[in-house]
Amino acid sequence: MLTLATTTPGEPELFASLQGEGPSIGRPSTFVRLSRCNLACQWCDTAYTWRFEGDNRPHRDDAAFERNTNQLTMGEEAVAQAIAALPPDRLVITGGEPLLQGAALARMVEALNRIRPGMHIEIETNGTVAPHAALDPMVHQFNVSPKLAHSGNPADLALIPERLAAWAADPRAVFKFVVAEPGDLAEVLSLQETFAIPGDRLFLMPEGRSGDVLRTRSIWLAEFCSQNGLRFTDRLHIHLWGDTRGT
Ligand SMILES: C[S@@+](CC[C@H](N)C(=O)[O-])C[C@H]1O[C@@H](n2cnc3c(N)ncnc32)[C@H](O)[C@@H]1O
Ligand SMILES: Nc1nc2[nH]cc(C(=O)O)c2c(=O)[nH]1
Ligand code: SF4
Ligand SMILES: [Mg+2]
Repeated sequence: MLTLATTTPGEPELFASLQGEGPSIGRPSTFVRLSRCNLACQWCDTAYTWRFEGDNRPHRDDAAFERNTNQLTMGEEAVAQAIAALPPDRLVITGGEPLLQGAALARMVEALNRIRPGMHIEIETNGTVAPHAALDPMVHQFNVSPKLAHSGNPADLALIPERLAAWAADPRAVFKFVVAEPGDLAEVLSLQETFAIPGDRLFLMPEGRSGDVLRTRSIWLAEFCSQNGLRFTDRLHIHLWGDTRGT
């Protein structure tokens, strides 16, 4: 079984849209959003996947998890059927942290490959969890978003050196750092150097849940990218639809 986020109670967050971020920006894609996360970013735009009723602490709480109504469980086969029924030939698996459900996710993607072969599979991940062995070879692209100090996560939870080295060595992985202030940029350059991340696989994305905030931050962030051989990505879905579930 997979645990999914919901748009409204009882409805899985599974929808066709355009990929709004990163190298596949603008591509028609189906999204499926899984529930739960091992981190707790203070600016997380999908905190309803992990900050459950009565739990405002920056750590997971399994008792509070039981009280959450923003999630539901579905069989892997049913999730695959729902994805296959939508038009896009690309799938973006996100969350929450989707790699926490690696074994069930592998079964779902296996089912999808059987029902509708040839779909392009992309995973959004915070980069702390190794992909399940059965899932890994079926994934075409990992969008890895390691969390900087301004996320509010302890560095020993958010930045796992062996994992970052493994992503850096995997040509399917692109890095997508969320940046809120110019002061965050030194940390990105230090991680780029430590893990030898090529500039053409390193994206900077403004933190923001409104078009106005994104536009303001894009001005200095785009300039920094052009001066440092890094790639810039906007958040297209926020400009088009705002911070709305299911888009
Ligand atoms: C909600 S996360 C889910 C996947 C995974 N947990 C992760 O963090 O990559 C999807 C993407 O949204 C980004 N994100 C979340 N909140 C954001 C915000 N307020 N501004 C900009 N990006 C944000 C994350 O960094 C990640 O790249
Ligand atoms: N359109 C759209 N593009 C996205 N790219 C990454 C998303 C995410 O929340 O992981 C996302 C999302 O929620 N919507
Ligand atoms: S790792 Fe992703 S889902 Fe988890 S709190 Fe951070 S942005 Fe949200
Ligand atoms: Mg999002």
